[in-house]
Amino acid sequence: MTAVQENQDAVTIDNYISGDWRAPSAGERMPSLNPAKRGEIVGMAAASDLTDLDEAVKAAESARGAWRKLTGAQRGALLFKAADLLESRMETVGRAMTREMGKTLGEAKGETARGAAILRYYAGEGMRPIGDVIPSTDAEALMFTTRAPLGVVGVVSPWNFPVAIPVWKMAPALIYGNTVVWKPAVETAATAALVMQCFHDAGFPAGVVNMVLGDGAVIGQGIAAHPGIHAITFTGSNRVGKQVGQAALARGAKYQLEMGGKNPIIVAADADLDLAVDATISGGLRSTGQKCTATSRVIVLSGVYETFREKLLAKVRALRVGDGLDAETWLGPCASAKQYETVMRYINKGIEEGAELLTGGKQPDDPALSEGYFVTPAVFDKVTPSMTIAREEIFGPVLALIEARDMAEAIALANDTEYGLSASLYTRDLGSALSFIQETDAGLVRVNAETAGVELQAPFGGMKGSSSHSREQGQAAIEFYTSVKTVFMKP
Ligand SMILES: NC(=O)C1=CN([C@@H]2O[C@H](COP(=O)(O)OP(=O)(O)OC[C@H]3O[C@@H](n4cnc5c(N)ncnc54)[C@H](O)[C@@H]3O)[C@@H](O)[C@H]2O)C=CC1
Ligand SMILES: O=C(O)CCC(=O)C(=O)O
Repeated sequence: MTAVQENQDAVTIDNYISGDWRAPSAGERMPSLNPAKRGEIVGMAAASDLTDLDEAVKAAESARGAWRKLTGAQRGALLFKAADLLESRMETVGRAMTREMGKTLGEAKGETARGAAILRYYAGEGMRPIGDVIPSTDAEALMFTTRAPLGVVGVVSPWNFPVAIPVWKMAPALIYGNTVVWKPAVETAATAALVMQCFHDAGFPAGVVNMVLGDGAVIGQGIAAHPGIHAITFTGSNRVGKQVGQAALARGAKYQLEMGGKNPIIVAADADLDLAVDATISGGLRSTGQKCTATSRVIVLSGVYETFREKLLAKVRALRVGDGLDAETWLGPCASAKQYETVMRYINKGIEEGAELLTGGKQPDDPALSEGYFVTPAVFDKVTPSMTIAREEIFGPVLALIEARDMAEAIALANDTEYGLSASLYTRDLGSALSFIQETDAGLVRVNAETAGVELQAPFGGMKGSSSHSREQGQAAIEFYTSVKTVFMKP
């Protein structure tokens, strides 16, 4: 049975436990809504309780013995199949994503293709080395490291990358021999079910991968606290991430948190300003600014400040806001009423604290858009480092321009934040680039490239308050999803 029928009516989205789609035990449902059309229900998702979670954990526990005994190549073959299925369903998955969280169809399909590429990357990991031989001081001994899976991994994922984020968590968990209980964000439950269907159709054995939908405070917190879950990987807000980390730590479970950002782009006086403008717009406003890697502070050197600002404004004003399913749209709506309210609160706060709103920050005039959570892209001038819009993650289409006298001040401003996820510099000067690389407190440091857009084969994660100091993706994932065993063997 498929979980989601592709039509314009609301679909019913069940849990996926032990290889079956199952209605929640209490029969409760919660809606996933279209942010471009207030009131349009995309799906009615299971509002599960802890009984459902227990069933999923039991299924994952009973599947894990056989799953870990398969070879990496056997597990990889299933991931390759899931990748092919996801790729072949790109249009359906992309449309569900756009209808549920608003990003443009082009971005949604691109993310689905990225999901397939991530699955293939980790499928290949099944055939790559997992340890080292280390010379022993005993001439008769063989000493080496190998790796063991952790057991049942809980995945708690957000709505902003509803395919890429859960896939970059589940694929490495699975290839290294763990089983999975996944709680997607309810905002993107229909998209999640389509991803899950790919795993089902690929032929994963029952119980290896399970999905439980529901309220974050019930199922997300339930995963963090569940004694049958050996490790938790989370992406979302700092507030919830801290709770998840504390619950996991309290019972000795391994955890990994990927949280917010307040990412700067520095535009040096010698930068190619046109490229820097494009990177600011793409990094700051794509996906309506709803990326943890989104550019939100634009730090511009005094010599080029006015020129850069005018070039930026001309292009931002020309961006077309609309329904992500409309091919002409560049910028979709905020993902939900809650996100819209948060963004408008920050815009008002910016004005109250004395920043100058140069453009945007309003509902679009087009009456056809009055039914969605649309905000025109906002650019603030005269932002000082102590203002709220320069300090807190907004997660919306808002850029804050900050002027710096020289490169040393620009780097100091870039580092003046509790976050440390991504930072970018536009310059032609090698010396400035090297100082920036060395002195910036961020997990992703990008020169002449935008702050967003991570590559799946490279480590991803933040410094300071942006993460639990661990890294996801690429080869780095093996550190979280496995435990090292040092083996000493003598005849
Ligand atoms: N780093 C990132 O990529 C993301 C950052 N955010 C930030 O968080 C803000 C709020 O967005 P939300 O969707 O409310 O994020 P959130 O942190 O509440 O949600 C992320 C995930 O955690 C779950 N969750 C919620 N409460 C939980 C709890 N008590 N225990 C365990 N899991 C729980 C949610 O159901 C979802 O699956 C955004 O405005 C943005 O600033 C949100 C989503 C992604
Ligand atoms: O920039 C990207 O591609 C990834 C962003 C991300 O991981 C996030 O927003 O959670």
